[in-house]
Amino acid sequence: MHIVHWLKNRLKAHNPASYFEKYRAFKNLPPFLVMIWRTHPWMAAANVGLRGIKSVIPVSQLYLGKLIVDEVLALTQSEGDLNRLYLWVGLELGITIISDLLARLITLTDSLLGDLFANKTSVQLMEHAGQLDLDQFEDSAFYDKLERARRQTIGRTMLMSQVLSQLQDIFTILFLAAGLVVFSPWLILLLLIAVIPAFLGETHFNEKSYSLVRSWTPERRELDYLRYTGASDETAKEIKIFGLSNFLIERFRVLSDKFYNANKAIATKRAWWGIVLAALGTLGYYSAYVFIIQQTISGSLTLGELIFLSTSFARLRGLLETFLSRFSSMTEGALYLQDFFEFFQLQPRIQASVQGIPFPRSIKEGFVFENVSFKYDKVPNYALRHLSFTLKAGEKLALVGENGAGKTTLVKLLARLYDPTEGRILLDGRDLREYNVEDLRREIGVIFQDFVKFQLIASENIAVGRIEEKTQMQKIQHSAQLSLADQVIEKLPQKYEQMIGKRFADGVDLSGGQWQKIALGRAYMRDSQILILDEPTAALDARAEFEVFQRFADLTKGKTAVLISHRFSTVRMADRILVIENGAALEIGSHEELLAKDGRYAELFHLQAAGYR
Ligand SMILES: Nc1ncnc2c1ncn2[C@@H]1O[C@H](COP(=O)(O)OP(=O)(O)OP(=O)(O)O)[C@@H](O)[C@H]1O
Repeated sequence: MHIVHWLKNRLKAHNPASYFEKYRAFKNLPPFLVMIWRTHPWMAAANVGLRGIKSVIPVSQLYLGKLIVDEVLALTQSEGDLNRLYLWVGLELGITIISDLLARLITLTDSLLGDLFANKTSVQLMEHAGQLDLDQFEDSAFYDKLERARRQTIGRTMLMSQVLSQLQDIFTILFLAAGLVVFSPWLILLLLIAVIPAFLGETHFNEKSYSLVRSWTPERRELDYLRYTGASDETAKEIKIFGLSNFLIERFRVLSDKFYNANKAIATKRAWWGIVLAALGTLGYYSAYVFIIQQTISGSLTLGELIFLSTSFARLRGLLETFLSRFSSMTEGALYLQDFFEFFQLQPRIQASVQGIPFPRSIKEGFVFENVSFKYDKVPNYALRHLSFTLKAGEKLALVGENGAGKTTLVKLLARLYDPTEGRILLDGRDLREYNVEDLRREIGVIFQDFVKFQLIASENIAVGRIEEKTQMQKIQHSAQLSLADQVIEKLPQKYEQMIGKRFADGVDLSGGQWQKIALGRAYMRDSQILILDEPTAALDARAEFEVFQRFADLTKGKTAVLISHRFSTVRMADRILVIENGAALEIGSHEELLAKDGRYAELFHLQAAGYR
């Protein structure tokens, strides 16, 4: 029952693309063509040129066929010229060889251009995604758009070939049609009657399946998620222990069946209509054929012309059908382009502009939070409320508070991953928003509680703290020593060259604490003016924690540091402690001052201390 209810909710939000939207999508084709051109102008020009030549070939071949038949017929009646016949045959042979050559060259330039284009657009997508704000990634509508834009890399390459083939076919059709018109203009009309119904059918069903696929983006994302969660190295442990396999499979089965059924209905209808409309086309072809035969019998057409016309007609019909159905699938491709271009139109609000003032090379006064409030998008409650405090230059400040109090949020504001909803943060007397954000981020090092376990080799995993220095092995090793990561790395079969994580061949996974030592190494590597450590020792054993603390003074020497921890042994290392409760500042002061005050800090401290007694 639950699953049915859950599915109903999912189906509610579907919003099929309207016809209007569909044809409007064609406006994306010109910029798309420009993008292809820019990928590699020479290759694009060669491709178009080759296709242009190839488009004349069918009509030439057919016409030569007519000349050959008529010449043979004349020869049987002792009127023809044998030399001329062999000239025609030789010409046809030559054209056929050239045609094969052109086809190969077109396929080659198509695939090379396609690969270049796919690579270039993937890079552009990644570059643009890298500029966007954190909250944009947290928005599910945005995520769907990104997902669609990303998935369509192959689709875009296909669309490229389609557009180019379409141009080529237009010329082939025009040449063939010109041949038909010369001999029998009425055939053109018959041809259109035979082909247009099939085109309308194609367009209609293409639109339907696109709407379906598009409106199912969130579900397909969920299907991917279920497929991944059901069978991955990261989840296998808990899936087994909790016996979740069947639960996930059932969820997947119900959702995928629903999609299959919706798709099946369209596919079946499409097949039936396809049969009927194709029969109509065949009927049109045979009417034309009978007409041509009659004309030949009555003597208005030669046998060569009969063959020329009937083959031209059949070729034209085939070409037109491909042209029209390609046209409707291009419409679909153009709609996907819409997602692609829309994604590029998204602009970050926190601009990484060069206009901002440079970050102070050495911070003079420090940070001042002035009545700062912050609310996450689509969440009713404020995560931070009227927060005011100072973080002096060179000071080590610890943040203490219960789960969900707002500690991590505060850090994200400091690093300008978000901007305050109300109030402002000053650095040396100026609003943080006035500084060049790239400059600011360069001077801040944050090691988050949920730091990323990159599937990279050990040295790179530490170097992510300052990736420009990924080849500075001495600095990497020094950082590893200070964070105790060197002890972990020394035990790895390939030491600093060892691939970490299970995803790739020969990868070795680490324990939680071992990973944390690697992450801490990044903080040493970062070597920035401001250092923020969110639960830096949570996963460390007692000895490692003790050793890390001994080095802590070293790590934060001359730096402004923020330390988030639930362990009071860690918190004590700070100069001052800020206690946050429900997003507001409750107390601030040194360990001794706060104990003397006997407020919340003292209460929490004694609570934890009691646990150790
Ligand atoms: N990306 C987000 N979108 C919406 N709400 C969020 C997001 N991140 C955090 N929150 C909410 O903001 C509040 C503060 O969260 P925050 O992560 O800052 O707490 P914290 O003090 O670091 O907690 P913890 O000690 O558990 O790490 C919480 O109520 C949380 O649910």
